[in-house]
Amino acid sequence: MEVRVRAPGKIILAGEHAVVHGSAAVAAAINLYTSCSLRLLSLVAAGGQEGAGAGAVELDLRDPGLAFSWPCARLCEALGEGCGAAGTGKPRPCSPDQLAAIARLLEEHEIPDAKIWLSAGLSAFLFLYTSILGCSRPGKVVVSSDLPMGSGLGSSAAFCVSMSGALLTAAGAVAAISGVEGTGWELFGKDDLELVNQWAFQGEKIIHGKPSGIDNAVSTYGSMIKFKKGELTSLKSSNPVKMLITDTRVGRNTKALVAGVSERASRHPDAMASVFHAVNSISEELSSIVELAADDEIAITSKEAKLAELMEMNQGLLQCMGVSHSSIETVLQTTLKFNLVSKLTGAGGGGCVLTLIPTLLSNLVLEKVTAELESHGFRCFKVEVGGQGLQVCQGDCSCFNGDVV
Ligand SMILES: Nc1ncnc2c1ncn2[C@@H]1O[C@H](COP(=O)(O)OP(=O)(O)OP(=O)(O)O)[C@@H](O)[C@H]1O
Ligand SMILES: C[C@@](O)(CCO)CC(=O)[O-]
Ligand SMILES: [Mg+2]
Repeated sequence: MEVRVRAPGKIILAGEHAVVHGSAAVAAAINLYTSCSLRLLSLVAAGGQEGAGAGAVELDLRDPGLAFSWPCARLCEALGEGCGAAGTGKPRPCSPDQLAAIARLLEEHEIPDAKIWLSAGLSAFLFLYTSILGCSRPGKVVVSSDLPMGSGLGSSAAFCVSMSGALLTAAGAVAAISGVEGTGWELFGKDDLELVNQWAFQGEKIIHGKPSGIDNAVSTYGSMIKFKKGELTSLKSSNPVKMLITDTRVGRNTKALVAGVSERASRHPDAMASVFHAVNSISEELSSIVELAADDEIAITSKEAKLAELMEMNQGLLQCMGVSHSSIETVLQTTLKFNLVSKLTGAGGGGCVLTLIPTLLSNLVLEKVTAELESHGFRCFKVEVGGQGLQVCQGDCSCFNGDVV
C-alpha cells in the first residue's frame, strides 16, 4: 500500500510571535508544498527478506539528500512502552523519556555537522511514526519539499502535517472524502483534519518547543485564517492578496527565536504585554479589512493602503520583540524605494520577508524591485495565497509531484 500526500507552507500576514502569547494572528496557505509518500511493507515480506531494509523503518529526505533506516527490533527495544500504535486514538505528547530515547536512536546515525538542524525534524518523524503505527510496522517514507527549510514559510509544520496525514491514512484512521475538481487530489473531512492537526501539533512541539499551533493549523486546513489561542476563523478574502516573498537566505531557527521573545517578555513584562496587545489589534483589524468587498479601483487601492500600513506597524513591533535582522532591514529599505511595504514573515531573524504587491503595480516596477532584491543575493518568488490544505492522492496518481517510494 502506498499513500501520497502533500501539505502547504504558509505566510503570516500579521501576528507572529505575539500569537504564542495569546494575541490574534492572520496566516494563509501558499502553493509551495511538502510532499510525502509512504509505503508500508508487509510484515511477512519484510521478515522474509534478509539484509538491509528488512523489517526496518526507512526515511529518505530528498532535499538534504540524506537517508536513514531504523530496524524495527531496535525501535521496540529503545522505545519500549512508548511504542503502542495510537493512530486512531487521542494524540498524546512526546514524553521527556520518549524524547531522550529518540535522541539516543539518532546518535546512532552520523548526521553531518552541517545538517545537524535536521535532528529536530528526525525526532518529530520518529515520534509520529512510532506513535501512530507502532514500532513493528516496517515502512518506507520519502519526503521532498518546495519550501526552503528554516526560512519562515512553515517548513516544519508542512513536514509534520504531511507526515501525520500519510501515517494516519496508512493506519486507516482517516480517509479522503472528496476530490479537488480538475486535479487528482482528494480532501479529508473536518474530523479527520482535526486528528491530523492534533498529531502534527505534537510534532511541531518537538521542533519548535512552544508553538502556538498556527502553522500546523493553516497547513492542515488551508485557506486564510485568523488564529487566536487555538481558535480558528476562516477568512473569506474578497480580493486576491498578492505578495512577493524574498528569502534573505539567512538561516535561523524558530525554536531559538520564540524562546528569545519569551525571555524578553519575562524581562519586561508590562512593555511586552503592550506590544502583544498592539499586535492583537493589528491582526483583528487586518482580518476585517481582508474580508471587505472592494469592487472598484478606488476601493481596492484604499483597502491595500490599509493592509500595507498595518503590515508596516506590525514590522515595527516585531523589531521591538528583537526578531528583525540586518538582511530583513535591507529588504525593507529596498522595497520602500519603490513605495512598497514589507514585513518579515514567520519567526524572523533572517528567513523570508513579505512585500505587498498592489493590484495596480506595473510588471516593470515589480521586475525592477525583484532585480534589486536579487542583486543583494536574496531569492524572490511570487506565490498564490489561500489555497487548499492537506491533500492526498492514493494509488497511481499523476498529480503527485513529489518523489515516490
Ligand atoms: N522536508 C523536511 N525534511 C526534514 N526536516 C524538515 C523538513 N522541513 C522542515 N524540517 C525540520 O524543521 C526545521 C525547520 O523548522 P523551523 O520551524 O525552524 O523553520 P520553518 O518552519 O521553516 O519556519 P517558521 O517556523 O518560521 O515558519 C528543520 O531544521 C528540520 O529539522
Ligand atoms: C514565530 C511563530 O509565531 C510563527 C512561526 O511561523 C511561532 C508560532 O506561532 O508557533
Ligand atoms: Mg516552523
